[in-house]
Amino acid sequence: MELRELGATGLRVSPVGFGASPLGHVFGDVPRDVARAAVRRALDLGINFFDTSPYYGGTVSESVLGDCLRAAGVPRDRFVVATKCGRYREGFDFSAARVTRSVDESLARLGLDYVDILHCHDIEFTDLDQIVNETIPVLQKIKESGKARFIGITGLPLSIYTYVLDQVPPGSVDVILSYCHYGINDTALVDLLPYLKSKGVGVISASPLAMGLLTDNGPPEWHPAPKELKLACRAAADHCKKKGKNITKLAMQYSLMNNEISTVLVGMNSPEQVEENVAAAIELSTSGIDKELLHEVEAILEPVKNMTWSSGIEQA
Ligand SMILES: NC(=O)c1ccc[n+]([C@@H]2O[C@H](COP(=O)([O-])OP(=O)(O)OC[C@H]3O[C@@H](n4cnc5c(N)ncnc54)[C@H](O)[C@@H]3O)[C@@H](O)[C@H]2O)c1
Ligand SMILES: [Mg+2]
Repeated sequence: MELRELGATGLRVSPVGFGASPLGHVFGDVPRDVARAAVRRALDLGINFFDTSPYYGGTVSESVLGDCLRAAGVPRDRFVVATKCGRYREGFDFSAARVTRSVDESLARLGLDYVDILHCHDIEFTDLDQIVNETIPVLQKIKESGKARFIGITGLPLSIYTYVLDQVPPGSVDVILSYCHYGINDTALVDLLPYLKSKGVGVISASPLAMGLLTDNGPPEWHPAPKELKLACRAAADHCKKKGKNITKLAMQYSLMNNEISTVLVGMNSPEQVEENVAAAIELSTSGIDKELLHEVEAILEPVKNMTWSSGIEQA
């Protein structure tokens, strides 16, 4: 896979990124040898970007990812690790004190001296002015200390990005991580790309499978989508299956087609999933997407296009 530049960071990341939330058992149990094999296979196939959070599996994802990277035994400069702060199983806390402690805890669990990216995790759940006035400033200090090389913000509503980026000093937020807004059923992120580019902010897009909606197995029980969206995605998956095709491959390829998105984070928990998703990327670059199938699936999803769900607190 050809690497892509991530904003102005100088980091070069694989278009397929390894979402490690499944390693926290959020989509079901993952035996340790399977987790290690998945990470090993990812590195072997050219995936160099790994995303986790203390929130995923209540710190389990970070510990397991750390173990898997150690077991793989690759040099530290060969992979890029992003983790997050401010969101925990116990709740949200974006205070300077908590975030400062958080990065040390994350580094200990990951077994690393530094993370490449430290994101504020799902900032729509706090007063965004706290992010601007308290969290981002303390993250600059963490950056200066060398514990995190770059700073990011994540969350579902796209309005959070302009709100924060319009107020913080240039260069204090290096990347954003948006999810569920760049896939076959929802492309809302596209409207924000020129703005992000003008700010020199790198773009990470997560959940190309809409957190399981665009898979044969369907979404987990906790999936927040409205019923109408779930049913439409089910119909789209069934349509692909009837034609002997795979909705997951199509969805991966769709998300990968936009070069302004540096990396597409897909949640993976087995070497087989890693192989399938990398194969989808390679097939896309050699033979392109199945346009006929894409048009059919887009037609099925048209009534629910860009349908989303609410997330976070109402901002004043
Ligand atoms: N707020 C945030 O910061 C945020 C939000 C969402 C996701 N993320 C990151 O992005 C990653 C990806 O998102 P996600 O995991 O929520 O959703 P996703 O859309 O990547 O879907 C993941 C699901 O798809 C399954 N899957 C993956 N490859 C498959 C394949 N080839 N065939 C069949 N099923 C397959 C996985 O087992 C899992 O059940 C997360 O792990 C996380 O690292 C971050
Ligand atoms: Mg999340």
